[in-house]
Amino acid sequence: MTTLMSGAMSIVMYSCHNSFGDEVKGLGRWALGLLCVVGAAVAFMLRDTLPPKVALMATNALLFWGIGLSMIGTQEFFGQPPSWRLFHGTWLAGVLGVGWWLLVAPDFMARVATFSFLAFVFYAAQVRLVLRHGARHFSTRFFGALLTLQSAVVLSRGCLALLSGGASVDVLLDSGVANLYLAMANFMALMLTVAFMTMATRRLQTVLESRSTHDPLTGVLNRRGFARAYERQRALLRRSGRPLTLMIIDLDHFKLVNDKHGHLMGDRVLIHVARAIAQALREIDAVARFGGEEFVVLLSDAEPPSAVQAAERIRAALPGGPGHRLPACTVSIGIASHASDEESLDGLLARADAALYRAKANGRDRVEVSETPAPATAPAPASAAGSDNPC
Ligand SMILES: Nc1nc2c(ncn2[C@@H]2O[C@H](COP(=O)(O)OP(=O)(O)OP(=O)(O)O)[C@@H](O)[C@H]2O)c(=O)[nH]1
Repeated sequence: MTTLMSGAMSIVMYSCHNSFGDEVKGLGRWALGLLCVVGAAVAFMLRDTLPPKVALMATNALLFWGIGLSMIGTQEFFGQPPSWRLFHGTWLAGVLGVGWWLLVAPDFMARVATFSFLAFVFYAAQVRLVLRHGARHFSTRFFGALLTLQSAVVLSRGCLALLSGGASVDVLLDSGVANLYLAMANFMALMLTVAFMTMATRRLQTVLESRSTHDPLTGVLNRRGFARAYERQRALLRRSGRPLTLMIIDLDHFKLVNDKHGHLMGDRVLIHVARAIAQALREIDAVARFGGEEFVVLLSDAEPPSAVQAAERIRAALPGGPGHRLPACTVSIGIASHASDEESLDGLLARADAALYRAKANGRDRVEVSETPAPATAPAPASAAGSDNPC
């Protein structure tokens, strides 16, 4: 049953790997590892059909592969470089050790100890990963707890084999300890797979949430994500009466960049601009792409004069000048601050858009501020004379 279930879980993991392999790493290795465990079980079942020593060697080699691949999968999941040296070294030591105690100097006790201690290396490496890189979440703690238990089980089996002799841990003999080990080994193989899938599902949930609120090209927020960020900031600032300012940034003549340099270069310009905008702002501010070549920025607790300063920082960080690997680029920016508590996001956007329209009409490559009746609003400082620099 465990073999069948492991085979089924391998298919589930492989299918997840096919759909979300880029976002959730390690699933492919785990799927392959489970297949090896299934292969090991099949080889063990064939020990009466095949020459027994061949079947036992195949069982051990496949089991080492399976457990080792799960370690590599867990490393990839946590974004760590796979330890192929540890994998190959442990596998080779395991196969040589088991081969020696099986073929050259038959000793069941030494074989069990070799297998158990080397399997412990693979499990303990994963416990270390969870402790170092695991998120504080139920799924990770569950996986970590199972790995710790499994490490303890294989370690104690190895010690028991050394201390009490091979018969005490021979899974083919009807002893209490052997039965307990067999039950644990079967159960844990499944539970570890389920626990890893639980972590993978949690990671996937985070990825999907991020996809629904972020722009895939530039990585900044999309309209939906921006609306959420706005609601959060609005609720915070409403209580303190602090101002909220919005900025619409539109690239000038962006169509020319696409026409002259190609769509791919246009995309690279958009990515650069998004990064330049984010770097010119504080952590608390929100940046979004509202489609095409238009970005929207929410400046928390900022009056229009500081928004103008931020706008100038953004303009200064745009690609341009000789030697730059991207085409020169300018932006027009419209700024508006909340006029009153009653003003909606749509109202604020409409006023910032009107200011942007003015910036475009006045020659582009400039900043315009919406005239707000609020006393804090500074006069609209326009930037230096606009150029019609194509971007
Ligand atoms: N490369 C690239 N281009 C895009 C993307 N989205 C929209 N565009 C292009 O952006 C250009 C927008 O052109 P327009 O609306 O005429 O604006 P513009 O040329 O910037 O002119 P002004 O805004 O008036 O200065 C079009 O050529 C679109 O194809 C995108 O994701 N990638």
